[in-house]
Amino acid sequence: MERNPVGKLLLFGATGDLARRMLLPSLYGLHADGLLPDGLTITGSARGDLDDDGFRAEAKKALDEFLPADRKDEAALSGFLKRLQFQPVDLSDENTFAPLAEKIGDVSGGLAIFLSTAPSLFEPAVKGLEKVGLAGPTVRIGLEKPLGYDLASSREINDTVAAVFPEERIFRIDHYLGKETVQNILALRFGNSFFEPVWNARGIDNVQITVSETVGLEDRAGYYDGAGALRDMVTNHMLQLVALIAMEPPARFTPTDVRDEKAKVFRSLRQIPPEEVPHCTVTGQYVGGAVKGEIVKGYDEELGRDSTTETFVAIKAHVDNWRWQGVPFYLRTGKRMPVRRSEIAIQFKPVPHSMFAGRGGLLQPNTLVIRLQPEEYIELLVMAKEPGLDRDGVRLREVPLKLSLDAEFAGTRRRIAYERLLLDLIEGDQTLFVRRDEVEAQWIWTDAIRAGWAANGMKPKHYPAGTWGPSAAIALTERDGVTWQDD
Ligand SMILES: NC(=O)C1=CN([C@@H]2O[C@H](COP(=O)(O)OP(=O)(O)OC[C@H]3O[C@@H](n4cnc5c(N)ncnc54)[C@H](OP(=O)(O)O)[C@@H]3O)[C@@H](O)[C@H]2O)C=CC1
Ligand SMILES: O=C1O[C@H](COP(=O)(O)O)[C@@H](O)[C@H](O)[C@H]1O
Repeated sequence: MERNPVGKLLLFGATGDLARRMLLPSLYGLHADGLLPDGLTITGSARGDLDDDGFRAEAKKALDEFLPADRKDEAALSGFLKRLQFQPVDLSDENTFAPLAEKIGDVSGGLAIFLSTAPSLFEPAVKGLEKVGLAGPTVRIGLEKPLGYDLASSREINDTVAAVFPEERIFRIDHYLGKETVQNILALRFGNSFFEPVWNARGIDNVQITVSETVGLEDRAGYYDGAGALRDMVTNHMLQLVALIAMEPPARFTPTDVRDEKAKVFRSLRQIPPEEVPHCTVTGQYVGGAVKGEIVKGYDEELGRDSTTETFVAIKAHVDNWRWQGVPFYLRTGKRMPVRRSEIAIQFKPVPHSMFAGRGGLLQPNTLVIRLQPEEYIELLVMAKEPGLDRDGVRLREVPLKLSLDAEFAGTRRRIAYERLLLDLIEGDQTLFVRRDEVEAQWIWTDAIRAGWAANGMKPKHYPAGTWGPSAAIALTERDGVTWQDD
């Protein structure tokens, strides 16, 4: 598709945690690799009373702290800092926008805006931008999550932004879509011919998606306690992974074709009726324990009060369409788990008949493991004959056919997900951004689960930090004769 780079970038929330840890290092990475348009200026803004030099100093501090040592290059750094300027802005004050517009100047060469602020500020932001002429046809806007906390609030945010920006100029971020390995799912499925014939209910028994984290609340109690694991991770990142695994092949790699196919998956998600919710979902909250050998506090202790927010959720989901009829998608995500891992395991159906029965032990069904992080690999578990001269049959064992993306692409720098997304925002490619109908279909599905929790008075079960969640999460799959893929 045709790319259409802008000449200016405006970053709201430029002094915040996300900007310091991810956005500024990503922009620096793009600059250092010569990927930013020549002359692109980056205007940071926040309420803090900084001038251009003050912001450059803050940005330098952030880069010193968060850039890996091998990425620091003094010449590139100094060139990058020259792109930066700063305008103090209080988004809740409508008088803030006129001086901002003056600082930004002419936007006929295109302006990309990134709103890295709380969603409660989206409304005053877009209204203020419109008033001072910073929302016209040459301007596009990127929105950070959370895009609401349920369908109604998400619609409100979407309506607010849509009143000023048309959908083709709105870039909703789901940073998982910026991850190399997540995009690799598309390459694996649609760049190879051998998976597609078995990529359906005839070939696949079940799909498991795990996103486990070792961290706890970090410094985000205010946000996280109001969100919980379902809203924080499932509504967005995990459902995007479901969509990439379950979608039909798009005709072309374009924003419309890819997002149309993902949206169809979201619309096909089987809504779990309230009476089924206790059987199809498990929620948990960590209590004190040990993670990777370190003793950590429980959630309530970290928070400083009692809470019923879930820090773990496991769900048995179904995609009700022809391709996936009867195939469970098991999802689980949690904080304070034993390891940090994002992984998709596709378990294929067993062979229809084993000629080795009684003469070589049990056959394991093939499993395809797509490890997204921290390692990046694709592994197919296949049965192989153990070497030997057994007279009473053959000895079979499951062995991995492993493609390590880390090793195969060792010479290629691993990029921060935001590098991809910021570049696409600057150049106007929406393929890896989430369309409104996707977001709303995601909320419809997760709202039904929350309604089921409320209707059944479900409270999270405690699990010790450093474990794989409440035992009910094991039972969720074992009832179906399926074991979570934990090595
Ligand atoms: N941090 C993370 O890892 C992630 C964050 N997000 C989301 O990204 C957004 C930003 O997060 P994060 O950086 O962590 O938040 P922070 O609280 O660290 O930063 C918020 C930023 O917004 C500015 N700000 C706050 N109020 C106003 C205002 N009234 N007018 C103008 N600027 C304002 C702050 O500066 P000042 O106070 O000086 O005005 C600061 O620069 C949030 O919506 C968050 O949920 C999403 C995914 C991950
Ligand atoms: O969006 C979020 O994602 C992070 C996990 O992201 P990852 O790239 O480290 O896998 C999660 O910790 C956070 O709670 C959530 O808001």
